[in-house]
Amino acid sequence: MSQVNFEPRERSFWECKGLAEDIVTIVNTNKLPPKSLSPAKPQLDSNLPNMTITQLQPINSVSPATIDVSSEFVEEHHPLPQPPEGTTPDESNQPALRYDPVAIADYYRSRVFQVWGRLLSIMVKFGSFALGLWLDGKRGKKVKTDRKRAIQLRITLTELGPAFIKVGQALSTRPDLVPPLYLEELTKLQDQLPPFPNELAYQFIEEELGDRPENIYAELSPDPLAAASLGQVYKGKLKTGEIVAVKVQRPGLSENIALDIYLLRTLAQWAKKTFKFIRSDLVAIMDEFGGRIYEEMDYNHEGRNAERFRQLYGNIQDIYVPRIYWDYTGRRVLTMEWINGSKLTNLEEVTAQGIDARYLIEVGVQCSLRQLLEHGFFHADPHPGNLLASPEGKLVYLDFGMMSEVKPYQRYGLLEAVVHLVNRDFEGLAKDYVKLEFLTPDTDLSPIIPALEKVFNNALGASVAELNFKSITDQLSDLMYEYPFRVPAYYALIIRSLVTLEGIAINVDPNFKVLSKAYPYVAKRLLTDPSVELRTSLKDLLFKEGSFRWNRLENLLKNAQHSDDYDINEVLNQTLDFLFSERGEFIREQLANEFVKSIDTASRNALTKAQSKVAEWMGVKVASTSAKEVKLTPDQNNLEHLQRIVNILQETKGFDPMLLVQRVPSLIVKPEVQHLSQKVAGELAQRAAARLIRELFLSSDPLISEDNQLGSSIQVNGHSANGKSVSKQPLSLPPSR
Ligand SMILES: Nc1ncnc2c1ncn2[C@@H]1O[C@H](COP(=O)(O)OP(=O)(O)OP(=O)(O)O)[C@@H](O)[C@H]1O
Repeated sequence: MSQVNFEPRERSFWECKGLAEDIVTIVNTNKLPPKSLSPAKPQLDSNLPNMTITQLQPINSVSPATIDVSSEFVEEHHPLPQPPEGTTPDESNQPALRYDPVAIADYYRSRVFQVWGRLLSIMVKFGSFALGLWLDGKRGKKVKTDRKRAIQLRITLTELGPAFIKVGQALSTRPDLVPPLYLEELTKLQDQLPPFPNELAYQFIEEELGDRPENIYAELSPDPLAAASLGQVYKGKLKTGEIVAVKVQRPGLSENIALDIYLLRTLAQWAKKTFKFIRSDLVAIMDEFGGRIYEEMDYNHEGRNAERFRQLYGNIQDIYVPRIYWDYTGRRVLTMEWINGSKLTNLEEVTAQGIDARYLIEVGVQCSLRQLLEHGFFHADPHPGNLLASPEGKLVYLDFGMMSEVKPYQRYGLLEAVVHLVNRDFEGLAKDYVKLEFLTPDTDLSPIIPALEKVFNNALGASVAELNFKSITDQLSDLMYEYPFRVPAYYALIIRSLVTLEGIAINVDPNFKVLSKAYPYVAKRLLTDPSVELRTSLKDLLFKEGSFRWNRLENLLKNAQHSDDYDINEVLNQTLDFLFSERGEFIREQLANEFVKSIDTASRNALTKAQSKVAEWMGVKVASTSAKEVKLTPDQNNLEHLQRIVNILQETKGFDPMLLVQRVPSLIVKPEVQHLSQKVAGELAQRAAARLIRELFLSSDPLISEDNQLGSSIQVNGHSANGKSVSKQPLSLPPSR
């Protein structure tokens, strides 16, 4: 990087006037000097290795080269709209942006010409799209040209500007509103867009930061290195030496967006009133969208989001979040630490640096799970431009403009839904949809449960390893048309985030399945989270109609082993605390019953063996019935399960049995423990006495007859002792690593 310093200098009134005139000319006429003067195209890749940072151009001599660069780019791509005529690009004095649909409506009600002018240009563009669609239908070519039309829609939205690009991005997450082919095209709207002239960017820097860029930064790249929907990014250097990214907002953004949101919201109101088949609340969706986009237009807000994200997730192993330089940040200018990185999707570049892209995807999935299910503060736009692999092998998150929140009850609802899905409990899943506001509480779930079973059985195949968000979303969209599902706005952003992440993952490894990586985390949360919601889920998962499902516990413990920050000793401590608390009474009773059965069976077997040994030793022939070992179905054999669980614990990283031993003295004095041991001892004694009486007076084959009595009430792992299946087995999960 060249080291050229800016020389601060005074500016005359005429220089300022010259700049203002230049800006007005550019904004109003969009007349740009001829293409032949253009020496180069702007580099839109933020990761160019040989980029130079050079001195800024004098502000009043708008360089033809600089402008023509944009012109060439604009001609090749689809031009973004310029600020509306008559509006000045000076927005510096505006207060912090807050979305207020009523104030926006009041403002535009008296600006009839402006509103109609914009409406007309939107109608012409959408009109030609609709006409094409209609002609396709007439000519019977609809299916053939569907993709072409989807592409046309994407281009139309790009041409119409940021608000429409964002609407397209938001629609790309709405399987209840948009057919799959269009969904696919709309997700491409995160592509790089034409930049705006440097001079405007310099002016905004001055207005926001109170001085000319050359007085603020030691260096700045001559052109933006990236241009996205709301802003463009320069590489620079602070006078203190730090290399920074300077993101400057597009001109006329708030004006453009406010007018477009006003129009779209009015349209949504009309459509909702006119078309009865529209179930989703379009106006609420528009308001949700308006709120987010307004937040995104305030870079102070983005800076705060970045800091919160860094604080919550920056300490996860191999995650990195750039720092914000607040002294150089304002509403329309954001200065943050520059990240030298490669897009995760640029596999060649990533691999050439010796970085394992697959590992970084796993890191990203773990980070997403914590965002969505732990803290609820999540990055709603993790597209490939915003996820970089750093040369140190870390996953770097960028662009914190569009963040969203998942409320605690939604987080628990989502965790429970994953548990129900993995265990094929579709009744539970249908209830989760009510809890998560996809269905209203008065919905009749009876036809929905088998429909869900059909969809997920198709999508899941034999195991969760087959699961893929996109296929589930596609399959669910049919269901959503058929039954009264509405996708709540918060969930649309979650799905967008996950589908985007999965897309990146599949690009890196076509066999990557996000959900099989997610279950270890869910298992860990189920075992470690002390919240009432997850304790109830755990109970529902482990007990069915009074019987303990050992294989589910084994499955959970095995999966949780693969979660990074899983602390088995903490799990055991928590389990003991919970078990011997008031809330654990139900489970305590159940476990006591299981223990009685197990100990009783084991002691009978031991007794029988001892009997025959003694008899053998004494040379006495023992009757075959009394020598018979108790025959147990595999599901009944709780001791075997216990043994397997002990094995899993021993294999688990960090397991220390001595910690358990240390807890014994404090546990033994607890009234709950004493009550439990009395209960176990009492029940064992009762059984032994009953057996003795039967053996002496009643049955010729007491063990077997008693066993049948016991077996009739035992249902373990989804099977009753008589072999009848009472519930399905959970899905098998392959070890994640
Ligand atoms: N700190 C940084 N270091 C290096 N490059 C960066 C940095 N911040 C942003 N970029 C580059 O600039 C691009 C655009 O930035 P960003 O995504 O923040 O803009 P945006 O207008 O908010 O985009 P979007 O359309 O996704 O909302 C990024 O994709 C990345 O390539």
